[in-house]
Amino acid sequence: MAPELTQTTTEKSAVTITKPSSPVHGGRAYVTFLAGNGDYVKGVVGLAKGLRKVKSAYPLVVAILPDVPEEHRRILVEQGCIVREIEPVYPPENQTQFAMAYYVINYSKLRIWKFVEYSKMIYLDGDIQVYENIDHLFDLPDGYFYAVMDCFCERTWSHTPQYKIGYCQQCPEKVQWPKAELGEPPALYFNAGMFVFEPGLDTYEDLLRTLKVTPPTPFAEQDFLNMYFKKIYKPIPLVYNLVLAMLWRHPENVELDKVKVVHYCAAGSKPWRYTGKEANMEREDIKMLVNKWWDIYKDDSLDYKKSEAESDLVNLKPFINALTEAGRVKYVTAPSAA
Ligand SMILES: O=c1ccn([C@@H]2O[C@H](COP(=O)(O)OP(=O)(O)O)[C@@H](O)[C@H]2O)c(=O)[nH]1
Ligand SMILES: OC[C@H]1O[C@H](O[C@@H]2[C@@H](O)[C@H](O)[C@@H](O)[C@H](O)[C@@H]2O)[C@H](O)[C@@H](O)[C@H]1O
Ligand SMILES: [Mn+2]
Repeated sequence: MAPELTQTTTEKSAVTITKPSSPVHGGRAYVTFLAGNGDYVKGVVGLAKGLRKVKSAYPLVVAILPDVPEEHRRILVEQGCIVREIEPVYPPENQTQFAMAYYVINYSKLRIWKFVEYSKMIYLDGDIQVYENIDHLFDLPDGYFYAVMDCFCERTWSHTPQYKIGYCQQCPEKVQWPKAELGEPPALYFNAGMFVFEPGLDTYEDLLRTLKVTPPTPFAEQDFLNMYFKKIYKPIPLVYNLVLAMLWRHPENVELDKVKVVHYCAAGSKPWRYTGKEANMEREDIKMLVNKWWDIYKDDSLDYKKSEAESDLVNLKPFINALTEAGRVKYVTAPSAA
């Protein structure tokens, strides 16, 4: 991504514009979400470097809430991210106990459907790392919502009937769903830390309209997205979003050496906060995965390079020439933020 270009017009007003999603990306981008002034920014930097390491052809857009400090925004731009500020989205007034109190801010993820300069996006939580190139997911047929199935076995699910009877969609044959007492089994349910979707204003407006009349539930926007996209949801293999709890809840479903994307969502598994004290965090596979995340985070060779910025600028040349020929603007590149 080119650094921000500063446009000076004859009217003396300087307007800063950031590079539009250049055609070289074919209207495709990865997108993540960042809120607050805490340490999730480390997760996003790690993700940006991980995508670079696997040579992804597409940029990383970061949808940030207004409370993300300037310093964190600078760090993300320096790592080649396209930083887009979004307004928070709050669910209707409710007495709901969210599985985690902070989940209430996660409804703001819904703003990414408004990024219509992109035709296809892959959303990744900031606590996700991509260890193998997954660009091919952008070629999945349009018209569906792709994500990996979640697991119902962690305590975070203790409020649900499936948890109470020991049923999980990851092993539906283990505990039969009692249709007579509980009716139909729950529809296939995805983890909302990673999904392939198509932005669109109609969908965006309908999502927000529907949210206004939907009572919030413990898994916040994840429950809401599962309900909303139920008819077009298509499960994709677990290698695209390993929810860490699968390692101890359904090891028979996991081939760790084939996993492309790891989701550090289990309690205590956020690499940048890892202490090894919480349940399951002393496991050798967890320690290996946390170290693997740190290897990328600490690898300076994966930092965004000026040369990449310049090569991006080259992609902008036709755009700059056209505007310069129009005699309306003189473009100078902004001094690097570094
Ligand atoms: O204080 C916070 C909490 C959450 N997030 C973002 O919201 C996502 C969802 O939260 P989290 O991953 O903690 O949920 P989990 O997958 O662990 O349930 C994170 O990955 C971040 O991208 C954030 O930026 N700041
Ligand atoms: O706001 C709700 C969140 O719900 C999901 O996290 C949960 C879910 O995966 C449970 O199944 C696990 O048990 C739990 O650990 C994990 O935190 C998404 O990862 C996150 O992006 C976000 O949507
Ligand atoms: Mn997560």
